[in-house]
Amino acid sequence: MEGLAPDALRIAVLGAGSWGTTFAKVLADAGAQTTLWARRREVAQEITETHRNSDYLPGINLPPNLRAHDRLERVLAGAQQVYLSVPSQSLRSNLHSIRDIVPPDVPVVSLMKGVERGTGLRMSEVIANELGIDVERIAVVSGPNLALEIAKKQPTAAVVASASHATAVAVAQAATNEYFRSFVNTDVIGTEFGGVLKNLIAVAVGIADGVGYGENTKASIITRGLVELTHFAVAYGAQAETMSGLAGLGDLIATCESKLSRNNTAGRLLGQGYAFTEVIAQMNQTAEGLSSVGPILELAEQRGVHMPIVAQVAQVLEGTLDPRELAPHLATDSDEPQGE
Ligand SMILES: NC(=O)C1=CN([C@@H]2O[C@H](COP(=O)(O)OP(=O)(O)OC[C@H]3O[C@@H](n4cnc5c(N)ncnc54)[C@H](O)[C@@H]3O)[C@@H](O)[C@H]2O)C=CC1
Ligand SMILES: O=C(CO)COP(=O)(O)O
Repeated sequence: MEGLAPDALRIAVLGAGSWGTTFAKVLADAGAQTTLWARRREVAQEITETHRNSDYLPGINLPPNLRAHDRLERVLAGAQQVYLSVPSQSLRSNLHSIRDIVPPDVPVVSLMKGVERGTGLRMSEVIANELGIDVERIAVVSGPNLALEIAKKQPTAAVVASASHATAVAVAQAATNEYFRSFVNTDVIGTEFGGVLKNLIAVAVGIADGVGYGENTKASIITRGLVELTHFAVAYGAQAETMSGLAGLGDLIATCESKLSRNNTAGRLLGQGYAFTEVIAQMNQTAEGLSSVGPILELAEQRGVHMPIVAQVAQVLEGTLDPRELAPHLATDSDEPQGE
């Protein structure tokens, strides 16, 4: 491609929704020759020919070194890094399709923030499982990363985690440019669970917002939510510090405060009185929290972690709790005062 360094990294990104496209833009703006896989041919054509993805990133111009294709073989051929950004519940079936064509030895990176229903596995675990690759080749990216803001080049930070520091560094180098800065750590569990759990707290905050409660209520949910997500993640082997970093508190703030967040929006609709099925019908993008709530509560129960806010989100989704009742019970189901 014109204007690119001859040794430019060749990168494949699978999933041309709002985050896959935005992350592909980050990588391309950092200098990589980036190819996106879009399921629909017309989306791939629009990206390559007009440098737009109008369904997901209206008004955003994509760089010329970002192209798209609807054939996985074409996208993956010669890739030196592979990024995955499909809805979490579809990851396993997508991995089946690429199992034999992912180039050997290259890093495989999850951009997703969900857990698999049925197994409760994190996305990096599903990748290791399905591709049968060494965990040292796998990385995950998380942080306060609302796609549309990044697509507009607003300054943003993220964290790349891998069991291998060298893999995390290689991915972070590829994903750093003048508006996007990637930090590294080796706490894959904490980094992934931070991204999953903040979605559930964002649904809770959205519910409070939809009901009409103000900033005290939302700040109470965010703060107690951080306690909940930290207890959960630590019980599964995460480092507590990760939860006060970009992938924990950072993402919690961004997602709970932004009207761009799909999880927050879904919560707001529930708080306004829409039933779960009506909310699903209104959402035209992925709100991962709605699928993660069940598996997260099962995992919490297995390790004896108490998650009152997440449990009440589940009850609102089931229609067994009036949204107005969520916040009054946010700390505990006992009348006894408890330590903060
Ligand atoms: N949008 C955002 O701001 C951010 C999203 N994420 C995460 O990125 C992941 C992807 O989300 P988005 O791109 O935002 O969702 P999206 O709803 O914008 O796009 C989803 C994409 O996946 C495709 N898709 C749907 N079903 C599929 C299937 N069965 N197989 C293959 N492709 C399928 C859609 O056609 C679309 O291209 C999620 O896990 C989300 O939590 C993470 C950080 C930021
Ligand atoms: O993960 C995100 C921000 O970091 C995007 O949040 P939503 O999926 O709720 O839009």
